[in-house]
Order: sequence, then structure tokens, then C-alpha cells
Amino acid sequence: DTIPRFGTETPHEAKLAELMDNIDAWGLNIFDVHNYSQSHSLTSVMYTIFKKRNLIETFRISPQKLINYLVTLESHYLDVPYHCSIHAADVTQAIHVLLLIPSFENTFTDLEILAALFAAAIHDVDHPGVTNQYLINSDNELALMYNDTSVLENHSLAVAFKLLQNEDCDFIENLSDEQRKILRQISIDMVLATDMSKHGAIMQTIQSFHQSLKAKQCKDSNSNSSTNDSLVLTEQKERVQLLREMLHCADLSNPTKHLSIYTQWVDRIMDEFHYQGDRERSAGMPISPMCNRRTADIEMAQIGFIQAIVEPLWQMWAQLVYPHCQQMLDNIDSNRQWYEYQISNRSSRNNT
Ligand SMILES: COc1ccc(/C=N/OC[C@H](O)CN2C[C@@H](C)O[C@@H](C)C2)cc1OC1CCCC1
Ligand SMILES: [Mg+2]
Ligand SMILES: [Zn+2]
Repeated sequence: DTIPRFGTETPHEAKLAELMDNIDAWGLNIFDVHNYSQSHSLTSVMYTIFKKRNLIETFRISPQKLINYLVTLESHYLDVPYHCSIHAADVTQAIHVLLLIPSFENTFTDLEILAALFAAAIHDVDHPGVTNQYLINSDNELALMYNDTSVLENHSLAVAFKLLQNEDCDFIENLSDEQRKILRQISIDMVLATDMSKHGAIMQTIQSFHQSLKAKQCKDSNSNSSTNDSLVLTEQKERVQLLREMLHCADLSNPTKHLSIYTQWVDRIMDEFHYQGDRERSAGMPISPMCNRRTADIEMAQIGFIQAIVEPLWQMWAQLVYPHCQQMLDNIDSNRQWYEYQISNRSSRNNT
């Protein structure tokens, strides 16, 4: 039986086709994709990107096995407000767009691109909608299993690779042993780097790492080749470091999107944090930061998130690929201003 155009059967194929015309754009509305793909945004986004990047031919992937894997992976994302399959689809599409930046035209091998997209798709699978700290504080089985270390990230990796052992889901069966080893190595590295407790370490190294890359890029531009814009990294280690940063950026990209998309993600993360806070409160545990719905200041928390985490990270990234990520910085700025305006409005409302 033939495979549907976007990997999943949907009565809205024409509308989905219209949306998928924007698969290369930062402005793609992933919530519309989810609705018109019958809640298969992760499957349809990944399948469309794989076809567009010719990865199915390059790695002799069985389309049916790819679909089997993606549908199974998608079904292992839980129905939690934020860390659900739409977030995985969102991050996957984001990393696809970041990989399209001209600076990376000649940077990554096909295998590294395959690994990066795979890592994005799997990075939060089976996420229970609570933080690592909550799992540790509540003596959860997962914290016991992973010795309190990057518990959620280790768990998502283990689940994703377990699903791959399923004969009719093994879409990488035609990769050589060496290629499978590299794909596994890069995916593990990238997903473990999405643990927010690693954010500080990434910010420590990003400055000097990017300066060294820019220095090399300048040398290339003397060769007045058309690709003087592109970053050439001879070491796989350096390319993986760049991919690690790229997935972290994609994971923290909500404030870089149009306000109408960003605010939907804010609602979802706050639902998830407040539900965790409810569980902590009823268990007599201390309530985690930003998880208490009774004292929440959502606008202030987002301004803090943007100023402390998202803007500094994206400024480093935008500097490396200048002028290609200006839209992200502009959206961060206008979104922060919008939240500041909400706060100023709120105080004047109280004065009336
Ligand atoms: C759109 O807004 C967001 C989008 C993603 C995220 C992702 N967070 O990472 C997931 C982990 O849970 C990380 N932290 C949990 C927290 C309780 O403690 C931190 C030390 C670790 C957060 C967002 O806003 C948050 C921050 C400010 C208001 C809520
Ligand atoms: Mg995560
Ligand atoms: Zn994530």
C-alpha cells in the first residue's frame, strides 16, 4: 500500500500541504500542523524533512519502517501540556531550519544531519511533565535508575533506542556498523546536552569556541570562494559541539517565535509547572521555583527567562551566523517588550 504524502493519513492533506510549504521557515505554525495531521505533527514533520533532504535515498531507508518508527516514537510522547510530541516536532523543525543557514552549507555530513534530526525528534520522549529535580526529590524510579544524573534526558535516549530494536521500526538497518555507532554517539551527546543543568557549561565554552571558528572562517574568505560564508570544521568533535549548541538553541527557541506561537508555549509550560507545584504542595514538599500557581508572576518569569537564558544564548548563536538569525533576536526583543508592557498595564489597571 502506498504511503501518504506526509506520512500519515489525513482528510486535510491539501491544508497540510499548504502548511508544509513553510517547512523551511521559522514561522511555521506547528500547532496547525498538529491539527491538520490528525495529531501526528512529529511524524509528518520528520517524514517531510527526510524526503526534502533526500535522506531516504542517501541512507536507503525503508519509508514504511521510517513511518513505523516515527508513529511509535510519537505514541511514546505523553499527553502532558508542554513536553508532548508537538514540542518534539517544533524542535525538530527548528533544527532543520538552523541547519539550512548558509554558514552551514558545507559544514555537516549527511550522517551528522541525520543524527541531529533524530536527536531532536527523540529528545523528550516519554517525558512525564515534571523536572529532574522533582523526580529526584520524590525518589522516582527514574532517578534511582539514572543516579540523579540527567535523569529525563537519559530516559528519553533509552526509550528511543529501545524502540529502534523493533524489527519493523529499524529504519537505519542499511547504515554500516560504523555509521550506526556514529549516529548513536552524536544523538546521545546532543540529547544529554539538552539538560538545563548543562546550560552554564555550554555558555562558558560557546564564546571562545565561536571566536576560534570565526577566525578560521576569515582565513577561508581570503580564498574568495563563493562559500567564504560557510563554516568549515575539520574535527568531528567540533561539529558535534556545534550540533549540541544548535539543539539547545532549538529547545529554548519559544521566545524567538512570533508572539501568537510563543504565548501558546508559555501557557503550556506554566500548566506543566503549576501541575508539578500542585503535586509538591499536596505531598508536603517544597514547591519548586515558578511552580506555585498561587504566587505565579508569569510575565516576570518570562522576562527573567529571556534576559538570563534565552537572549544571551541566541545572541551568541546569531553572532556566529551573522546576519542569518536577526529575525530570532528581533522576536525575542519584541516579545520581551510585550511582557514588560503587560506588567506596566497591570499596575496602571490596579490604580484605576
Ligand atoms: C516558554 O517558557 C519556557 C519554555 C521552556 C522552558 C524549559 N525549561 O526547561 C525545562 C526544565 O524544567 C528546566 N528547569 C525547571 C525549573 C523549575 O528549574 C530550572 C533550574 C530547570 C521553560 C520556560 O519558561 C519557564 C522559565 C520561566 C518561566 C517558566
Ligand atoms: Mg528535555
Ligand atoms: Zn525539549
